[in-house]
Amino acid sequence: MRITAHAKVNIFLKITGHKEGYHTLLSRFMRVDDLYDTLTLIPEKCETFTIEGCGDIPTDSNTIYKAFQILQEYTGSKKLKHFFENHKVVVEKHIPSQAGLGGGSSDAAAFIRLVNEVCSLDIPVETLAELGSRVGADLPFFIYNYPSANVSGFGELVEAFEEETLPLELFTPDIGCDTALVYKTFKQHLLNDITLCSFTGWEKYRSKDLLELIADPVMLNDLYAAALIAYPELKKRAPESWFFSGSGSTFFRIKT
Ligand SMILES: C[C@@](CO)(OP(=O)(O)O)[C@H](O)COP(=O)(O)OP(=O)(O)OC[C@H]1O[C@@H](n2ccc(N)nc2=O)[C@H](O)[C@@H]1O
Ligand SMILES: Nc1ncnc2c1ncn2[C@@H]1O[C@H](COP(=O)(O)OP(=O)(O)O)[C@@H](O)[C@H]1O
Repeated sequence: MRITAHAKVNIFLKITGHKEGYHTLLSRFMRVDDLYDTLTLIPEKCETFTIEGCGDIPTDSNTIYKAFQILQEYTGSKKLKHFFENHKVVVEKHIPSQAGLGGGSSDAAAFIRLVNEVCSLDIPVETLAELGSRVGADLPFFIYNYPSANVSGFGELVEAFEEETLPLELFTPDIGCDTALVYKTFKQHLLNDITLCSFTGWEKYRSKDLLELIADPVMLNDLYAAALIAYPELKKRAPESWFFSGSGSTFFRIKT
């Protein structure tokens, strides 16, 4: 009873608007094949829902626990409660936190997919994605588990993009980027300047071609400029000609 929870990068990320307190976006998400956490369900009597391996993240704020609560509420069955009185969740963390790699979201999505199977919940993937989106905006991409996808809305519209994943080299400086702060900074300083026509058709390009064609990390990712305002020290750590993932702080490039 084990599952891998892969990291993602945002090949490009363009903000398309703002509503209901959230930003809407168009982004190409790509799974990172060689960076993942693992989640294992291990038989053991547990007085409360038990997660091991997530360092000092309190259970209540762990995305895995939030996913459990949402599944429990949705199914309304005692099956899940009983299962987790007799199993603990052990996480082997490899994806750095606050890094724009979606580690917390990927863990929660992998947990939902694994529990759906192990507990024979038979919940269709579209419903799992909807339930997942209540944990975080990035969850639906990880629930569908496509190698590459165009993602829009707040993150809930996920369309598979036919291409192979790219071999990626990552660099995560020791600066944690708070997603909410980066979005808030974007709204304050940059939202008024978005030009929707500047990225028309980007979603049709293969990721490799788009990275070559656009090449500029600031143009490719709208949140990069916001992250540079919120975390000015990022500028010194940015390697020349690398790209920026999500709300940061990870830089990436195609392995040569
Ligand atoms: C930026 C992206 C790009 O893939 O991820 P990261 O790079 O941080 O991993 C996502 O849009 C992040 O998704 P996720 O990390 O799940 O964000 P959430 O926990 O849902 O939201 C954290 C906070 O960010 C802001 N937020 C998030 C998503 C969104 N579309 N608009 C927003 O304004 C909201 O203030 C929200 O309270
Ligand atoms: N299972 C989890 N793994 C990682 N971070 C988690 C988890 N559950 C909750 N969090 C919290 O989520 C925050 C950022 O999540 P993470 O997915 O690592 O960042 P990002 O959104 O930049 O990819 C962290 O501050 C961390 O405390």
